[in-house]
Parts: sequence; structure tokens; C-alpha cells
Amino acid sequence: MRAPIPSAILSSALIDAGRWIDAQGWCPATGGNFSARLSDAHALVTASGRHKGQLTDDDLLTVDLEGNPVESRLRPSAETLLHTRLYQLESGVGAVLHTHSVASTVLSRLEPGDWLTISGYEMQKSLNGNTSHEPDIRLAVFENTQDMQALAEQLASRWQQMPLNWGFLVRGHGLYAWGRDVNEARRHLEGLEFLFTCELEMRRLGVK
Ligand SMILES: CSC[C@@H](O)[C@@H](O)C(=O)COP(=O)(O)O
Ligand SMILES: [Zn+2]
Repeated sequence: MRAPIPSAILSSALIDAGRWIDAQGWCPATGGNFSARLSDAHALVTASGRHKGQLTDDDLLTVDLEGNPVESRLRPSAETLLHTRLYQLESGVGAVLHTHSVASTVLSRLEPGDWLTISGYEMQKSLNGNTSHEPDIRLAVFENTQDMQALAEQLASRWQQMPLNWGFLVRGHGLYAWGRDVNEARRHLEGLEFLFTCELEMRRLGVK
């Protein structure tokens, strides 16, 4: 069982992550949503429709792991169910950052299959568990839908076949990256975005 983490610490970490992500240009308009696990049963999540570079404490609320607000009148992110499903699937997931970068959006549309495979980059070592550039990194790619319940079920069924690591892509939509805490989620997000940019450049050059 996890010791609960004070909400104020996680709020500040998510607000800070939002400013950084916005500075990278990975959350244009009101795109993206973030969360952090408070305990075994609750998470802090961004309210729907907020600009992620301008978050304050008033833009975050507590939800249970079914995505229901707890003691808040704010409307949680439209994609809360994906966050809470990740917390349900893996107790080691402590934070989830969802972004809408150009690279993740375009690459996910260029990749026709259910998986994006990446290999040969030193930056693969930014992803937990990787000690070499050589092994393939495989990221799940899901079709986009506005039905978050359905997408959460697809995520769970893919996870049952094989647990996913680091993140997944939603086609034409963006990236979900996670980690044991906000710092690790940020590292995975940054590493994956770098790898996507490289892959996109390779494909633009006709190498792949
Ligand atoms: C700019 S619209 C993007 C939304 O449809 C959605 O994909 C998104 O990431 C943000 O939704 P939100 O409800 O603000 O968390
Ligand atoms: Zn989104």
C-alpha cells in the first residue's frame, strides 16, 4: 500500500510540468491533460478545458479511480478515464502526462499498425529499464475515439496481453506518457518526444 502524497506537493509538480510542456509547444490551445496519484484510491487530475501552461491550484481536482470527482464541483478532464485506468492497471504508475505535440500527432498517423517500433537511438536509455540503444522500443498505437470508456477498455485488454511501458500513442491525437512520479513521467515524455522527432525526420528523409 502506498503512503498518500500531499495534494499540494503534487499540484505544484503538475503546474510546473504544465509550464514546461507548454514552453516546448507540446500542449497547444487547451490540449493535453495531466494527473498524479494521491493514494491507492485517488488521483489529482486537471480540470477540463484549461490551458495547460497557465494552470493554478484551482485547475486541479481529486478523482477516485473510476474518474468521479471527490469533493469538487470542477469537471475533470474529458480523458480522465485513461488516467485512472492506468492507475488501476499498474500500482507503480504515479503520474500521467498527456500531450498533443506535432511529432506524436503526425507520427501516429504515419504508422498504420497497432505498434510503433523504434530502435538504434541512444536516447532510448531515457526510458526506464533500457541500458542500450539496440533493443526495439515498442509503443502501442490506438485509434482515436471520443468514447473514453471504449478506449480505456482497449487499453486494459492490450495491457492484459502484455503490460505497456512508458507511454502509448493515440492516432492523430497525441501521447500518453507515465512514470513512477511526475519527474519520471517528464523524463519519459521528453525522451519519447525526442525519439518521435528523430523518427519523423528519418521518414522525411526517406530513410524509413
Ligand atoms: C483542444 S481539444 C483537446 C481535447 O479534445 C482533448 O484531447 C484534450 O487533450 C484536452 O481535454 P481536457 O478535457 O481539457 O483534458
Ligand atoms: Zn487529448
